[in-house]
Amino acid sequence: MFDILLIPAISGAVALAIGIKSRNKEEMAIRKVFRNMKVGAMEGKGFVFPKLVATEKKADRTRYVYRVPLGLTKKTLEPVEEVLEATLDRPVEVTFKKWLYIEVFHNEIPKKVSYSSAPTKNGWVVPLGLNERGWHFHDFDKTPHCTISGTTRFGKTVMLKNIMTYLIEHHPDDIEFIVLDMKGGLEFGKYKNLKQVVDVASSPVEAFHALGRVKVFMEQREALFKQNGWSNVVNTSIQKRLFVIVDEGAQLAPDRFMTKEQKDMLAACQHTLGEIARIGGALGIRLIFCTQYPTSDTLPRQVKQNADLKITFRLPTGYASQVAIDDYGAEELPSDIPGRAIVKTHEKILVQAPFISDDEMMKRLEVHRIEKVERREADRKTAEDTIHFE
Ligand SMILES: Nc1ncnc2c1ncn2[C@@H]1O[C@H](COP(=O)(O)OP(=O)(O)OP(=O)(O)O)[C@@H](O)[C@H]1O
Repeated sequence: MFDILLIPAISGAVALAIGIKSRNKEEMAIRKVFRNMKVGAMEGKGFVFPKLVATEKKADRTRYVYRVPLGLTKKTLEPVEEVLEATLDRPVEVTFKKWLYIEVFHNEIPKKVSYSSAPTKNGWVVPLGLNERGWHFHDFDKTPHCTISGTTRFGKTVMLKNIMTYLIEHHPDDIEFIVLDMKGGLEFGKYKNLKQVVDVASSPVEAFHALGRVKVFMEQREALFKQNGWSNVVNTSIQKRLFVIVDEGAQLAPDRFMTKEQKDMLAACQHTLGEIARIGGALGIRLIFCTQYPTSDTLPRQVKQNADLKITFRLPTGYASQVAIDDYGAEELPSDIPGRAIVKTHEKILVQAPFISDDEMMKRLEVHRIEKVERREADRKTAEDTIHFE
């Protein structure tokens, strides 16, 4: 609801007076920015600036609405958001659709957010992070694949653990994971005995075998889908989903110093990852591919092309950012805030990713731990059925 801007004749509560004062300060600053940046257009004989017609106060932001002179271009407005953010020292969003909307957010993006504060949501969704607008979630049934990039120690593995914990807590009976932990199994080996974890591969050879099993499963699934005339798992009664997580995908990239045998094995891994990205989504497989070094060699083309969610933490160069999210920006993320990420879909947003410690993850998932004998039994069943989904 818009509040037509009226300065009250009698200022009641002090808080209100302070609110108005600071709003006035904001308005004045915005007006000065318009003048200094010549945001406006010629009308008749004079240069006309946008005119404030309404303000809308919300819990988290103030929205200023301007009538703009005819002929104001989007190009003129492009730098305004950045300048206002620096001037007001607040997150600002500028949109222009007949009216010019300037939203000034009251809060900064928090520097740390705990996993436990993420709201519960139904569906195949996970919390990606919080920003001044609230929580942002991702729906893996709408966008099945994702890449996560970022220099060492900025939050990739913690993000994977968030995703894994949230999905297990919300779909304990319907989710399965195959984790290719190319950090020698150090990060995910400890979760091997969870009921939902089918396999944790900790070397390229193990990854090759694990991906081989996914390939067989995909072929069986394809046949089943053809037989039933299905085209996408979301339109079937199949409840289960298989998540393939690759932590440090660069380790699966062939290198010229390798033997031919090693190169062939990794080429096969790359090929299967490409197939999962290309056709696995429709069949119920979701791929999450993480890498420290996003280059055209380490991030397989098919994976990048089919991953419509791209998350990046800080990266060293604009070039790496371009490879990771097709845009600059990751090189400018703060160097002192781990967990600060850019989420790129059809739009680009900044979030603070939730933090979960190993201890908390272990505690939350302890109930799903199964004994070694059961694990062997589960493995045997898995090998027989080759990841059996009904
Ligand atoms: N979302 C977060 N919020 C706050 N701190 C975080 C967050 N994510 C990571 N950190 C901090 O950064 C450290 C490194 O995070 P993480 O292990 O996820 O890095 P990484 O990017 O996977 O690094 P590497 O590639 O070397 O494994 C964590 O131990 C934690 O202290």
